[in-house]
Amino acid sequence: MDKPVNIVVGSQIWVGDIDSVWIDGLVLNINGEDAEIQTSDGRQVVVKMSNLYPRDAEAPATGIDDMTRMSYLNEPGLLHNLAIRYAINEIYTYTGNILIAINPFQSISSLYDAHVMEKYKGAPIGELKPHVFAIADVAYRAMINYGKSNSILVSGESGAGKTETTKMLMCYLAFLGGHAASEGRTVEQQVLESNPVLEAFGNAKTVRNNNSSRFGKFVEIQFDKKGRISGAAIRTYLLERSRVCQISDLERNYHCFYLLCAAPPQERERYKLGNPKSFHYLNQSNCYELAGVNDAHDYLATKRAMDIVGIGEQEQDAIFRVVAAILHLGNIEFAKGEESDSSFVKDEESKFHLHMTAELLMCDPNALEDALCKRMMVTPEEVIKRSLDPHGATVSRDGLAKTIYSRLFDWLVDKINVSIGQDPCSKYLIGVLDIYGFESFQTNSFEQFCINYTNEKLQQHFNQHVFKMEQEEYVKEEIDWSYIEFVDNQDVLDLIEKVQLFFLTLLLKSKDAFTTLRILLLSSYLIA
Ligand SMILES: Nc1ncnc2c1ncn2[C@@H]1O[C@H](COP(=O)(O)OP(=O)(O)OP(=O)(O)O)[C@@H](O)[C@H]1O
Repeated sequence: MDKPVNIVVGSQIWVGDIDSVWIDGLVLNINGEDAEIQTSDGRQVVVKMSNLYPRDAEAPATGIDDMTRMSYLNEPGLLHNLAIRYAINEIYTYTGNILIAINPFQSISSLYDAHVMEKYKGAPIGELKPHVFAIADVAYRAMINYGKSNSILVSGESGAGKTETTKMLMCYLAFLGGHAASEGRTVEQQVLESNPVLEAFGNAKTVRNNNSSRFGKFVEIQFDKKGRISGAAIRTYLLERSRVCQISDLERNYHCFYLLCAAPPQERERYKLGNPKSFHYLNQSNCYELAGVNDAHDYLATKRAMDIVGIGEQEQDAIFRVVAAILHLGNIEFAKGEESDSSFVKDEESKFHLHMTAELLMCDPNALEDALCKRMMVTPEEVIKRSLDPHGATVSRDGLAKTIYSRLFDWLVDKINVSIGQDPCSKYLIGVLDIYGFESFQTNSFEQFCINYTNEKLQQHFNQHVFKMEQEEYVKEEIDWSYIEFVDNQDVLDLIEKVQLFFLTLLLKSKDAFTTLRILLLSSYLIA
């Protein structure tokens, strides 16, 4: 590889380091493709020239708040800039009109209070310190001034702080376009207050985040001509269904299961619930208690939030009956039947759980047993019933649990939307998308495929706007600039999209096909 043009003897550089990832140093000597480096921790190393990156020794010690103003845009430089800013509690940094937020994992006093909101109101971007409020302000002003709807995309890996950032964005938009407290329960209050309900049913403890959202969310805030919030809608995508039946160690199932097990005694008795450890869907991991979280308290808080978003007492009972039914369903075990490939409910304990499930779901226990132990195939001529072996019956039990749970979640979202109310006359909206970031686990499933494909699609949208279109504009206007190399993921997308027929054939064989189609639609909707 060619020697980088701007590195000579005496240059300040970044070089890769086993312990600190990158370390700064000085070029002492250059010998063909090799350079002798004096590192800042006192070592002398010989490194390939192609592995060196120039460093701006004049950069301020407190960092630069817009990284497009850095002399050298390279990975070590960007990371170093973010690190030194983070060390002084500056968690926000711009890269042009993109905001990078680093999770502080602690509350930074007065970063989000009313006084700060007031300061950012109408301030041109860049005039004040980088802040999430500035991004919301730009979106709002552009909507008011140019009559254009806007979307804010919040992306990052699990635990990066997407949901918290989304909440801040919503609070600020509510501040800009909200109504007076005297006007009763407002749209913005209801959107914010629906969070605890969504979190109880859609969030869970994962290895990375004790309150990880296991679904994607697009919140659409609608505005009237005067820029006042007139309606809102919450759209959710790809709830992680597998978690209902299967949890890895160090993780938990959805919060609502533990909350219900910690409900007041008379309610636990009504749903025949007890210690979470007695339920198969919860005891696959250690039933961890979350630091700083009191499930009994959160159960009551979730019910209060349900009251606020218009879910009445009777509906709340129906919701928790379904949650309890799923726990009982998971405890039904099957034994091998007399006929080959057949099964029946194993013992008295399993029969108790079968009866409880049926009672809570208000269905006939025999019909439920039949549905679990047999499979129905409908042909044009007849309906064929085929017995399932114990493994088959367990798969069908888990399938039922996942379907009931995801339908409950969708029902809750619909209910919240009806209660918040949409404005059919609204002209403009600001959408905030809080979506899963890339995921790569030891074992990756179809859910990871959908999540990663959506992220590739969003990345391509970013590439298209930030690199491709911008640089085409420079060419058109004959501006003198040096071409910026970027990793284009179009090939990845082509692989999936250009062989669509093949892929769809595969997907349509999967029961998650509709989920994929929804996520594909989400991607195209956002990009349109
Ligand atoms: N701006 C912030 N200030 C203080 N704490 C924060 C901030 N952002 C995030 N956190 C902390 O980090 C935790 C994880 O953040 P959050 O749930 O928003 O991550 P996420 O990116 O949405 O994760 P996931 O994809 O798993 O849902 C929060 O519960 C909170 O404790």
